[in-house]
Amino acid sequence: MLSTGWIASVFVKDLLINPELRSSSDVSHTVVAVASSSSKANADKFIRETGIPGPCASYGSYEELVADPNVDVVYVATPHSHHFQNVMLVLGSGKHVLCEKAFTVNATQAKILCETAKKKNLFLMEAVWTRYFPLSVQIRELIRKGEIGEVLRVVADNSFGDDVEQKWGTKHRMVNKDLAGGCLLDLGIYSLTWVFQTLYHTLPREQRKPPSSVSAHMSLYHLTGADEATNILLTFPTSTPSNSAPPHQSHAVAMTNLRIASDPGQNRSSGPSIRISGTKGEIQVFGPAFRPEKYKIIPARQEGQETPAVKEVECQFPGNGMGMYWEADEVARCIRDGKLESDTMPWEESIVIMEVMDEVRRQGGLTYPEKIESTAYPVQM
Ligand SMILES: NC(=O)C1=CN([C@@H]2O[C@H](COP(=O)(O)OP(=O)(O)OC[C@H]3O[C@@H](n4cnc5c(N)ncnc54)[C@H](OP(=O)(O)O)[C@@H]3O)[C@@H](O)[C@H]2O)C=CC1
Ligand SMILES: O=C1OC[C@@H](O)[C@H](O)[C@H]1O
Repeated sequence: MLSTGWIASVFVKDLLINPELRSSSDVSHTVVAVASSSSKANADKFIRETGIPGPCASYGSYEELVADPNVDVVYVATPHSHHFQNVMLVLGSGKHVLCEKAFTVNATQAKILCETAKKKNLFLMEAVWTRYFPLSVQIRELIRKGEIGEVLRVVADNSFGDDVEQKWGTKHRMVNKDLAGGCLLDLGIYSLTWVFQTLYHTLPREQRKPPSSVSAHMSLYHLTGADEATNILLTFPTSTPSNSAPPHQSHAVAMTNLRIASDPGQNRSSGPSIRISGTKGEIQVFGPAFRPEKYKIIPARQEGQETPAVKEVECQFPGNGMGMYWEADEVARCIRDGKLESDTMPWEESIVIMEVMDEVRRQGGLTYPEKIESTAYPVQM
């Protein structure tokens, strides 16, 4: 564990849940070391409070962690601003990496990380946990099988509804530009995840094409200049149909907002956060875009036929976990099988999504300090 922040504690608690409860009998996880950049005492406190069973080493620096010979793979859970430097440190020590989203601050940094992992023959993955939910796997499969026909529109929202000044102030990583804050990199990435995992990832690899157009609007937070609202419109070229009919285009809308919420009542009364619309029906996903809870398949009614039955599927979270264990299982399996990247979150796709976010920031006028956009390594942060 590289960092002892909020998500590190959520992730580690999921790691400690018996994998057999989720029918994962082929892999298991052992937390062998925790490092905090602030102090060894902080790492000790994290081990105590999260209930990691011994033996588990504690370190007061990331450098000590990566030198520990018992460590196979490091989970990087620092702010976005630090991912590039931290992942370079881990890869440099010869260890595999699972790095929190957003992968890096920009696409050039992401490319360098992937090239470095390849050169060193190490596994590397952006921790987009939502992709590993059984619900996501099922939805991608339904789309591939043509259950809702040709998908021509995806609308995805991941918005919070916060009193931004009160809740995030100016220093919190959510709004602090020194930590690559803003809703695009933190929350919009999930809206883009839904767009990409439905319109891009469902195609055979050789047919996946980056969006042919990206247009974005951003509103910047008056106290820090980080984005507090971002809306993106994307166009994807679809593959040429086999019957030589002209190819259609698919459109996507990816939204994120700190001041208004996807579910303002926080009572799941707001309808779907994601709508995947195809020529033969629609899949609606309910719950936060990062932790979806349920989906519905709504077949299109055919002329002269009865209203078709809607199918509803709930996501189960075995062992009362958060749902981060599914991505952890993927990491374990990939490393066991000698893979350098996960097929579900391939390097190329992380890079294409970072390129989209670079373009969105360019159009929205959001820049970050030179030091954290830098591709130099090592840089003292
Ligand atoms: N997958 C998911 O659902 C979620 C993912 N995330 C992602 O995880 C990452 C961390 O988020 P979160 O846990 O909420 O953040 P926190 O602020 O809670 O934790 C970040 C940790 O990073 C370490 N750190 C190192 N350098 C700095 C620095 N200069 N400023 C602040 N922290 C520093 C600290 O740990 P230490 O002192 O121990 O070194 C700190 O506790 C982000 O990339 C975020 O996008 C966040 C929430 C949910
Ligand atoms: O990745 C995330 O998902 C869950 C949110 O609560 C968090 O802010 C974000 O970083």
